[in-house]
Amino acid sequence: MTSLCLAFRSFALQTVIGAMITKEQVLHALSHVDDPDLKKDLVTLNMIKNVEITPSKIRFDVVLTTPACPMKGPIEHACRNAIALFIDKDIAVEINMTSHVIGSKRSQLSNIKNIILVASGKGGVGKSTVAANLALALGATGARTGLLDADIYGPSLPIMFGLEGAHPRASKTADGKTKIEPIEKYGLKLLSIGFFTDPNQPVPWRGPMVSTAVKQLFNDADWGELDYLVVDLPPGTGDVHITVAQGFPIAGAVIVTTPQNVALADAVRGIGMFLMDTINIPLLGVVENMAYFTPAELSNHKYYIFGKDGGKRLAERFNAPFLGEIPLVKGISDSGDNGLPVMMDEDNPAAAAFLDIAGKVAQQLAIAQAVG
Ligand SMILES: Nc1ncnc2c1ncn2[C@@H]1O[C@H](COP(=O)(O)OP(=O)(O)OP(=O)(O)O)[C@@H](O)[C@H]1O
Repeated sequence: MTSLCLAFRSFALQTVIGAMITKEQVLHALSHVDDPDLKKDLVTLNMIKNVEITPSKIRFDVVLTTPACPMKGPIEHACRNAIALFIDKDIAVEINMTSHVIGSKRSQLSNIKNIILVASGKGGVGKSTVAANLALALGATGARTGLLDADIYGPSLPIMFGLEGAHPRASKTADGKTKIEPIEKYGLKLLSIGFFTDPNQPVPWRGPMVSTAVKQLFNDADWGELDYLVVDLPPGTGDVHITVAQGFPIAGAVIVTTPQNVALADAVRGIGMFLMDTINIPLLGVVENMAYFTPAELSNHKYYIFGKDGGKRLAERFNAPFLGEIPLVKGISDSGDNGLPVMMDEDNPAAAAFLDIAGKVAQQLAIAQAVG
């Protein structure tokens, strides 16, 4: 993670005792606080809004680029320090930390600001588990989030969210078009290819069918306004990947792997596809799932039963961020099977790991958009 670099550049200390504080003084003080990721100060970034000053109090909004910003606390703290240092250490300061998610510059779908792909080279590494819990973690921060399960070979969203047998309704939009209504659960908008197929009948998907079905999940659904749409892709590289990557404005991809060499080798191929010139999707980072095992009775011990740091090395090889490790925990598979993803159990340590990963993903998107 980018280290915190809150720069107090010029120390022209102004103590304004007795005089009415002006908006310019507040902005001057806050211009000494940098956003550690975007490497510019909050005033230049136009993140300070609604400054109000009374004789006893200064209040203002700090508009972050995402509600999932992991730097929220440190930025607020730095703003308070800047007011104390440059204006008055005794004045009350009220800061409203809010956010406005910036849409990916690639996004032409004005209603979906950021489409995030979750992919893996190998099957069974926990890609759907990560996609579901990443979406829930983004949603938990207050971001409007959807999850699209485009894993045509093994859609798992219906089981993971306790929605087996559910059928999304069709409804007419204001402009008279018929749209599929995503199902809402745990604060997310959800659609799965599994809602439209019979789980007992294997579907022999062929290229054009795949492409049509996947496009419909994007185009013919009434997603409403979303900050993030997380897309769970099938494992490997195939028709769904090509359809999604070339047909839609993707903000970035998250790669899920386990530490074993076989999974890592497949992940390399998966990443290679996203980086191809004809696809060219930014890599937001690598998540290492089932990274270690911690027995309940030895909660301080981590057993790296499948090898150590494979995901980290993979990230380094592609100069991509390492987003985090998820432990191998029975609770994760139990919760996935029971329709209550582990993010819904805030006491489970894996939930904290997913929140941390969501913050890093949102951070990477904000950086990518700022850099352009
Ligand atoms: N960290 C974990 N700890 C314990 N069980 C896990 C963990 N991650 C995933 N699982 C379990 O492993 C199984 C496979 O996970 P999941 O379906 O998410 O993998 P996948 O990569 O999406 O698979 P597929 O190749 O079918 O798309 C599931 O039963 C899931 O609950």
